[in-house]
Amino acid sequence: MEYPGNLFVVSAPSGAGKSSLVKALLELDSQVFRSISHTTRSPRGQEKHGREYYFASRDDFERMIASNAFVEWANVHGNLYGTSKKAIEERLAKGTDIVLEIDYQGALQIKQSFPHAVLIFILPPSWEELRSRLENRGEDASDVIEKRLTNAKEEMAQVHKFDFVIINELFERALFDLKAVVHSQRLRYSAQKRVRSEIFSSLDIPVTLENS
Ligand SMILES: Nc1ncnc2c1ncn2[C@@H]1O[C@H](COP(=O)(O)OP(=O)(O)OP(=O)(O)O)[C@@H](O)[C@H]1O
Ligand SMILES: Nc1nc2c(ncn2[C@@H]2O[C@H](COP(=O)(O)O)[C@@H](O)[C@H]2O)c(=O)[nH]1
Repeated sequence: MEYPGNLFVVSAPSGAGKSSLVKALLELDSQVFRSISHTTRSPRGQEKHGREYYFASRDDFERMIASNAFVEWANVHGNLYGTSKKAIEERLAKGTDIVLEIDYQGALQIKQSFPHAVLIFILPPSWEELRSRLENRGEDASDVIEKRLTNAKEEMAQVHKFDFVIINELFERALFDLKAVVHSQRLRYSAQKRVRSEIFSSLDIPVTLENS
C-alpha cells in the first residue's frame, strides 16, 4: 500500500526530551500531525484525555488488542501503550505527515508494517543529565524514575536499529537536526513522485514510491 504522507517515529529513553522536541517541531511545522496514543498509565500533572493520550483501562486496552485496533503496542515501564491503526492509516492516506512518539519496541513494529517509516532516536548528552532531567521535571516518583533509568540502558542498546540519532544537548541544535531530518525526507519523497509522475514518465523508468 502506498501512502502520500510521511511517517516519522521518534523514540528515546524517558527524560531525553522527545516530547519537548516534538512539541517544538509541531509549533514550527503545521504539516506534521502527532498521533495520540492509548495508554493504561494514569494521567500525570496537567495531562488531559485526548490531548497527551487516550487514557484507557487495562480491560479496554486488551479489547483493542484483541480487535486488532493497534498498528503497534508495547508494555513500557509496566504500562501498556499503543498506536491506533485507523488514526494513522487514514491520515497517511490523505497525505498528512505523522510523527509517533513511541518506545523502541513500537518503533521496530512500525518499521515492519511501514518499511519506509523514518526512525529517529534521541539520546541525552550523558547519564547524569538524563537523571537530572527526570528529577527536575518533577512528575514521577523516585521509584518510577529509577525504573525508567534502568530501562534506559536496554532502550539505548537499540540505537543502531534507527535511521537517525540526535543528541539532545543544546535544545535548539537538536530541534534543528530534527527539522533537517523531516525536511530531507520530504524532499526525497517528493523527488521520487516527480520522477515517476511528471518529468520522466514518458521514458518509462520504473520508480517505486518508498512510502509504502
Ligand atoms: N536540551 C535540553 N536541555 C535541558 N533540558 C531539557 C532539554 N530537552 C528537554 N529538557 C527537559 O527535560 C525534561 C524531560 O523532557 P521530556 O518530557 O520532553 O522527555 P521525554 O523524552 O518526552 O520523556 P518521557 O518519555 O518520560 O515522556 C523536561 O523537563 C524538559 O523540559
Ligand atoms: N510502543 C509505544 N510506546 C509509546 C506509545 N506512546 C508512548 N510510548 C512510550 O512510552 C514511554 C513512556 O511514556 P510516558 O508518557 O509514560 O513518559 C515513552 O518511551 C513513550 O515514547 C505508543 O503508542 N506505543
